[in-house]
Amino acid sequence: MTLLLDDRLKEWAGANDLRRAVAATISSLARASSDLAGLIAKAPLLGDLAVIVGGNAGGDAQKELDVRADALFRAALRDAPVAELVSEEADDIVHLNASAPLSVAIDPLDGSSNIETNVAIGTIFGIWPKAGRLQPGDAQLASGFVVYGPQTMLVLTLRDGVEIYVLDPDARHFVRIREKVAVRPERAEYAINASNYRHWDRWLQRYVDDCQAGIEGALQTDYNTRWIASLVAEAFRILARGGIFLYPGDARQGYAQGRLRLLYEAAPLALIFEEAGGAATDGDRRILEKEPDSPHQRTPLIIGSRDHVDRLGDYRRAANHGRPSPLFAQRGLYHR
Ligand SMILES: O=P(O)(O)OC[C@H]1O[C@](O)(COP(=O)(O)O)[C@@H](O)[C@@H]1O
Ligand SMILES: [Mg+2]
Ligand SMILES: [Mg+2]
Repeated sequence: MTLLLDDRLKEWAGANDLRRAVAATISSLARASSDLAGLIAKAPLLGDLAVIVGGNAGGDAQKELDVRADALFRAALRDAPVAELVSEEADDIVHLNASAPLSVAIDPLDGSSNIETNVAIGTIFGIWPKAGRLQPGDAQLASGFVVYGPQTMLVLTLRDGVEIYVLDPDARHFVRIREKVAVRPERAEYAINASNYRHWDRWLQRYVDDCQAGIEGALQTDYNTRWIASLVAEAFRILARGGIFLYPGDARQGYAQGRLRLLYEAAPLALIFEEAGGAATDGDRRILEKEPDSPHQRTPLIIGSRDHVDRLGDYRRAANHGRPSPLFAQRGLYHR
């Protein structure tokens, strides 16, 4: 049976006021993302939307399409029950409807360094109850991300599992195609920007060395590498077939906490991965437990199949304690 996003939201919200507010907010975000999908599809006909027009609070280059995407979502949320908005493209918290019960954090356009390469880009959002302060990911009421790829897909959690919707561009509505999404445990595939290898901690180099050593190495498995440089696309791939994505902290100036942002990249994805039976950590702690102290705070991010993420934690703990973890004690010979 075809289930439309708006019908699912209505059914989920029932007569509960807070849920109704969340449902209205997700509907607004979904409508704006369908507009953005149209804009992205036509972008090359509208002038150069990949042109750099400035910089954002996080110090990243801001492209024309980043700015347009931000404006679209901001306009959509002005009519939604949202009091405060943290956007990657706004230096400070944006105040919308003072008496509204919700706060939203959004990355309006993720992977925007890829616009001119025509690979999948996206939008990531998390929804919290308004609290007058920044809250950890665990307090989210719902989160989601949209991928503008060969199809426009919305991945959503209302904290009762993970569902995937596809945009019907003619009817301009989202149709559910999957529910109870579960991250497969076994896929031997990892994604990391290996050009930063020389800047990584030794334990991380060891992990990647072991992945690359394949069947002959400590992990005794032949791994595949993937790197799209678009977080939403990597996250979608892992939800579809398993694996692990890493954006660690490294020794480059300004990268001690990696590149990705806690509130509008890591926390929404962490909720989705945990709801799908996967895991999301900063290498040490669950992302969802981390208390934000500023809107654009960075965090290392490791998401994926639970076994993969746990194993990576073993490498880090072993390095911190100066001894091999029990997990690969018998494989110590393989390590330099
Ligand atoms: O430039 P790098 O190190 O490959 O970083 C790529 C990462 O940066 C991002 O593009 C950051 O997101 P934005 O495009 O929203 O700034 C992620 O999508 C991606 O995972
Ligand atoms: Mg991003
Ligand atoms: Mg962005």
